[in-house]
Amino acid sequence: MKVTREDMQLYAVTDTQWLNGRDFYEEIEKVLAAGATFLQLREKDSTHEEIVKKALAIKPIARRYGVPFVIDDDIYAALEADVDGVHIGQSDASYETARELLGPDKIIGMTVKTPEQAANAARLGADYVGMGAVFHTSTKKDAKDLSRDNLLKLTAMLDMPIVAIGGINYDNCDYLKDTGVDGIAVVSAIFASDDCSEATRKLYKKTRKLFNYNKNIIFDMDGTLVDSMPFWKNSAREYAILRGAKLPKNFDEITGVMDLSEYAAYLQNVLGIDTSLEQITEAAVDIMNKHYASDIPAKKGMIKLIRREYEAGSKLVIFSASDTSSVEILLKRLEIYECFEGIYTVYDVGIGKSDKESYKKVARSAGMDISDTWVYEDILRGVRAAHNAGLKVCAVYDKDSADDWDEICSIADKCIITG
Ligand SMILES: Cc1ncc(COP(=O)(O)OP(=O)(O)O)c(N)n1
Ligand SMILES: Cc1nc(C(=O)O)sc1CCOP(=O)(O)O
Ligand SMILES: [Mg+2]
Repeated sequence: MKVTREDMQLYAVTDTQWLNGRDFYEEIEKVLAAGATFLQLREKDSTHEEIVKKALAIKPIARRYGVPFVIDDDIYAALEADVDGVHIGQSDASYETARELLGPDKIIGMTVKTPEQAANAARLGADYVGMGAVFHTSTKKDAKDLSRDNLLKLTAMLDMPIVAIGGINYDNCDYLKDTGVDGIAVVSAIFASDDCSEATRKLYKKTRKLFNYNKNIIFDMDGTLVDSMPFWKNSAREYAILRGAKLPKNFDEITGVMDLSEYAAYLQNVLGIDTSLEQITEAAVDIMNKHYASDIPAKKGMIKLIRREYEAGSKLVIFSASDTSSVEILLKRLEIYECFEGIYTVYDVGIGKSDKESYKKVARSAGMDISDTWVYEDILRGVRAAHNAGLKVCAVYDKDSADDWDEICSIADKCIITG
């Protein structure tokens, strides 16, 4: 797992001392759900054993949100807990020791405060650097302030993800605009707040604009935004049985990833049913629209994610294998209709999701630049095609594609697991 500049946007660093009795793991979950893009476990009063224990508990939470998770200082804890990496400063283990211990794939972030340290981090190939303290901070008593001039000198020397740290909060972070840093790392601005969710959400929105992370998102609906696959399976079965088909044992498996035109061809050519795409579409849309209007549940966290992206200024569209009327009914019921600028379906695009041209066509029609566009998708062939089209892909776990999950994650840029 390697680091991008975008990962640096809002880097959350833990510190239990700020929590005032609030539950550590619950607060971390809230912070990730509200948009933190990177997480560091930094617990100066914990023993090695306690750090490993905490890291093991945080790891699945960070995985669910697809957020890189590193440990401060303790390279052996990073190894034992098998987290994504470590952050080391000048008085910690050396980069060489950390790399040797953790291997080539783990993230190693370094603190940089002088031109010599910057040159060293570049030469060694650090995955990102942290620079500070840009403002005075009471979180780290021994942190020396870094002047703006020195910050500019350091960022000019480096071509790698850079995060600023030290005393940064919602009101003063504008100071970092056009300084060459890619984001902010904060402890107290998030964890000292009585409402970590709200503090993170506000910082996420502000830093998105500050660091110019314009985002376009092409969202799949079934299996990604909503847990509708079981409903589709039932209606596919219902229709085939109604038309007198004898179903093979693996009917669900075969039809589970089909769009309606593929399903029609399958019924006609393989099961010998005298039907047409029009008849199937009409019947399926009828059955499914009743469910979209009433009981198909949103996947956990998805409404929050969509609202967060919309409020942060992302441009969102749906690209679905369902009918436009179904998409409209669902988005209205979930009260997120206004978050989407457009609805595209494989039928009006005229190309299925296995073909990368379908995603390119949607991006073009929506006025989205391929390099700024993310695709949220749950099925392997969609993930593969979107990736091959040059789009960034966030894979969303769906139990129907569980067998493909490892392959999906090997292709996608980010993987999230919703409940
Ligand atoms: C993102 C980030 N940047 C800098 C630091 C500081 O690391 P270090 O200099 O090792 O000081 P301690 O945090 O260990 O006190 C950091 N932790 N994270
Ligand atoms: C962990 C850390 N490193 C710093 C550095 O200058 O390297 S300042 C710092 C503490 C940041 O905490 P807060 O966001 O509460 O100011
Ligand atoms: Mg350190």
